[in-house]
Order: sequence, then structure tokens, then C-alpha cells
Amino acid sequence: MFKLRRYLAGHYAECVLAPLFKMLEALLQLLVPLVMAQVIDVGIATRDAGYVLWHGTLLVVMGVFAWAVAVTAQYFCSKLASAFGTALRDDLFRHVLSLSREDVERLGRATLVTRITNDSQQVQDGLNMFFRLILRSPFVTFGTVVAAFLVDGIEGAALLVAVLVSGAIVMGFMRVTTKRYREIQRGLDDVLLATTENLEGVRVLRAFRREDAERAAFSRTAETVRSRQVATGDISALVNPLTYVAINCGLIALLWFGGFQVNVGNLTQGQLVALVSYVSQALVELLKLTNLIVLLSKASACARRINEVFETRPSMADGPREAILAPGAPALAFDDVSFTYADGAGHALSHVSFELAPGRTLGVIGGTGSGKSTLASLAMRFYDATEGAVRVGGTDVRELTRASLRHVVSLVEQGATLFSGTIASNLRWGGPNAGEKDLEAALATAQAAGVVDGKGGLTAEVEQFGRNFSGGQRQRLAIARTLARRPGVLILDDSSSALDFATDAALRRAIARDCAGTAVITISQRVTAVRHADQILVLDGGRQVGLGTHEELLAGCPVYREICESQLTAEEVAR
Ligand SMILES: Nc1ncnc2c1ncn2[C@@H]1O[C@H](COP(=O)(O)OP(=O)(O)OP(=O)(O)O)[C@@H](O)[C@H]1O
Repeated sequence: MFKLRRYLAGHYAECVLAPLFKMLEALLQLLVPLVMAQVIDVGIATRDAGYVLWHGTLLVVMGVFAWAVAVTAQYFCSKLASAFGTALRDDLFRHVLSLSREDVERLGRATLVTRITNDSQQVQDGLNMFFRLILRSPFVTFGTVVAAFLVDGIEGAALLVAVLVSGAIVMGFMRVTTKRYREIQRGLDDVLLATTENLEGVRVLRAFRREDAERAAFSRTAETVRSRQVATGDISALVNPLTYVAINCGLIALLWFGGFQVNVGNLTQGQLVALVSYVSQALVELLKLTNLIVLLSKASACARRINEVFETRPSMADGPREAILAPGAPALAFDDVSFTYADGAGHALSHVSFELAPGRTLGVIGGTGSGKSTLASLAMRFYDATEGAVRVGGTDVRELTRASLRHVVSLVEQGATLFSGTIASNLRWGGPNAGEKDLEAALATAQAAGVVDGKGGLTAEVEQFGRNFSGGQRQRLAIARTLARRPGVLILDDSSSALDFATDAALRRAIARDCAGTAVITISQRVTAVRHADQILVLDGGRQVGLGTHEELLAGCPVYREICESQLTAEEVAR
């Protein structure tokens, strides 16, 4: 947790004021038994009503003052903890965004969500409690011991032993539980993963009647977390009673020796009442301290998980140069590129080379798993090539800033995702400064103008993930969003698979007409989508098995010819 102290920057005043006000409250609390002792030993003993009334009023004033001080302390603690939590979550989120896809996949998406949300909240709660109790509880506990020593040495020693035994119990408990809390948080990651997978794939799940199997699997995951929580709860449940036993043993000793002392006149009744009151206060504070330790154990387990994310440095460094499409240089070039996924068995792409000039088109075709999407990911620099180089405007993408690269090269992925908001807000993801006319032009090119009209215009609502749109509508809006950015290189990765053939053909014609200067890569398994491209790249099991025009490949690439023959009639192939 200590490593996260940087998020307290700018709030050092609250860091000091919050515990100080809590101390002040504790001080007032410690004075109460002394006033009470005076009331018993002087006011009641001498039957002095005025004395009792005056000290009673003093107690009320002290109570009101303590209340005001407590509220102020609470205000500082809450302000501090919420500022800390917000800064931590912001920075964590920003850091996760700076990681490459590979880093995110290695860490795990579900665990990142738990760490940004649940873990950071646990740290925030732990910190809130820490500032409330860190000075107050030890101060009250040891204050009562000191006060007891001042009244009588033997009583003080009895209380000190009881406090030390309780402290040892609490510390031992913290050692045992911190590790267990980390396991509980890991279990929560699994629950989140199962929940997201099931919710995202709910239709498939129903179609395959997998509800019962998935429900059983989910119950098993949830049960693991529950049993870990119960086991940790069983240990926690022991701490309070053990603390009670230790302190009450101290109380028995105090009453035992204190009774003798009162009898022989070494101690007054008021002093004994004050001592008993101190022991009760020490007990309450130790219980609070126990709760603090429980929260800190959780918080420290969560802080460690958060630090693991911060310690994951982005595996891809940003280059220093801005991406520009220099005249004369290919807009995009793959120079003998091979790539293997971190957990992949072999090359997902192997020795791929091509050059694409501005304004020209490239079709990429191949069977499932042949490496088409991987090629798009490398062009976007979601991953770095294992061998060879990917160049944009003649410069290796590793030398470019990712922001400028992704401004020049735009990708429409297979699964078109929209975000909650309006159609316009989604389109402006592509071009934040795009005017209404630009958006309308992009929509027209993407064959999406009808979609927008049907929904009531640019201000029509888009629900989460765009679920109030059909697959084909989402695809067209996603293409329009990318076109609004006016990219230099446009990659369409199977992004019109949900469109009927006529709309798909109209889309290709519109892109050719409206994006004359843009280099366009169309990735598809459909021959009709790529056959008119200036060049077609054929992939088979990650290997480049052909590069040329439709006619050249028909003549010289058996894999391409086979794909064509499986999809087109002999007449269509020849046409
Ligand atoms: N994130 C990943 N981690 C590990 N292996 C991956 C990952 N993504 C893809 N692969 C593997 O890389 C190979 C190429 O996958 P890719 O998605 O590029 O194929 P594709 O041609 O786009 O397939 P499709 O047409 O079915 O979408 C496949 O063997 C696939 O299993």
C-alpha cells in the first residue's frame, strides 16, 4: 500500500488534519472518566449538588465538542479517501490503456476489471479507516494504560499485559489473512470472467442449450469464492472473542486488585470506576483496531494486485516520429513479416511481403485461421512483428507514435462494436471535429444513411454495445465511424460480412469513388469482396501463397483457384 502513497499528493493537509482531529476526539474521551471520578469522589461523596451539576454540564460540553471534532475528522478522511480512490482508478485505467493487446491478454481482461473497480475500492476503504484509526486507536489504548499506571502500578501492569496479548492476536491474524484475501480476489476475477463470458455469449448459450452446464460451472466458481470467504471469515470471527477474553481477564485482575486497594484506602471508588471505564474504552478501541486490521489486510492484498498492474511495463515502446504518408513511399508495406502470438504454438503469419501505394486497393483472402486478422493487427501495431518490419509511409511502425499511426491507419474489425450514446457521438469517435455534413458524407459512403433515417436521425440513441441495431446496421455505422476520420490507410477486416451481396457491392463502389486517395485493404473470405482489388494477397496457414491480380492468381495460385471454384460458378470465375 505504501507504494500507492503518490495518490495522496496534494492532500497532505488532510493526511495530517484527519488523524489529528481523531486524536483530539480521543483526548476528550480519555478525560471523561477523570471528570467522572471527581464527580463520584467529591460531588457525590460530599453530596455537593452544585459540584455535580457543574461537572455534569462540563461533560455535556465535552460531548458536543467531541461530536464536532469527530464530524470534522470524518469529513477530512472521506475527502482524502475519495480523492485518493479517484486518482488511483484514473491512473490505473490510463496505465491499462497504455499496455499492448498482448500485455492485456497476458494479465487477463477480467482481472483488470476487478482490479480497477473492486480492488481500488477496497484500498480506498482501507485508507479511509486507516486515517480514522491509525492515531486514535493506539492513542486511546496506550493512553488508557498510561492513565491506569498513573492511578496504580499493579492495575496498569494488568491492563498492559491484556493489551499486549490482544495486539499479538491481531497481528497474528493479519499475517494469516492477507494471503487469503488475495485468493478471494483471484476468485472474484474468475466469477467476473464467467459472468462476462456468459452475458456476452448469452444467445449462443441458449441456442446450444448450455444454460444448465454453464449454470453449474458458474455455481462451482462462485462456491469456491464462498468457501474461501467462509474459511477466512471463520478466522476473523475468532479475533473479536479472543480480544474480549484477553481484555476481560485484564478487567478481572483490575477489579480483584482494585477491590483490595479500595479496601485498604490506596484507591478511591471514583478512581476504580475510572479504571474500569478505561478498560472498556481500551476494549472498544482494540475491537476497532481489529476491524482496521481486517480492512488493511484486504486493502494490502488488493494494493499488491494493483501494483502488479503498474509494474507491468508496456511491452511496446512508443516511437518518436509522427506517421505521415510521404509522397512516393508505399502507404503500407510488409517486409518479410512473421509473427507468433505469445501463447501461440507456431507462426500465425510467416514471411509476408507486399507494398500498397496510396489510393490503391489490396484484397486479403484465405481460410479461417490463415492469419488475415493478425495481418490487420500488425498494421495497427496491436502487436509487433516477430521478424521483418511493417512500414507506414516508408517508416517502420516501431519508430512512430501509436497515436499518429492510428490516425493514419484505421481498422474496422470483424465484430463491429458501438458504444452507448447517440449515433452522432459514436461517429465522432472517428472525427471529433467532424461537422454534420462530414458525418452525413461518411454515412452515405458506408451505405448507412438509411439506417440513421430509420432510427430517427443522428441524435438517435445507441444502447450499450449497440444492441438496439442489427449486425449489418452496426457494421455500416462502424465503417462510417472510421471513414469520418478520413484515414490514409483503411482496413476492412471482414467488416461487411453481415451485409447482403448488393449492399456489399454498393459499399465497395462507394469507397472506391469517395476515398480516392485512401489505400484500402479488404479482408474477406468471399472472392466477390476482393476480386476487383488491384492486388490480392492469398494466405494459407499463415503463409503467403499468392500475390497478384485476380487473373494472375487464377492462372498461378492453386489455393486461390480452389477458393474461387468453391464459391463461384465456372462462368463467374472466367468473367
Ligand atoms: N490472441 C491470440 N492468441 C493466440 N493465438 C491467436 C490469437 N489470435 C489468433 N490466434 C491464432 O493465430 C492464427 C491466425 O488467426 P487469425 O485470427 O489471424 O486468422 P483469420 O484468418 O483472421 O481467421 P478468421 O477468418 O477465422 O477470422 C490462428 O491459428 C489463431 O488460432
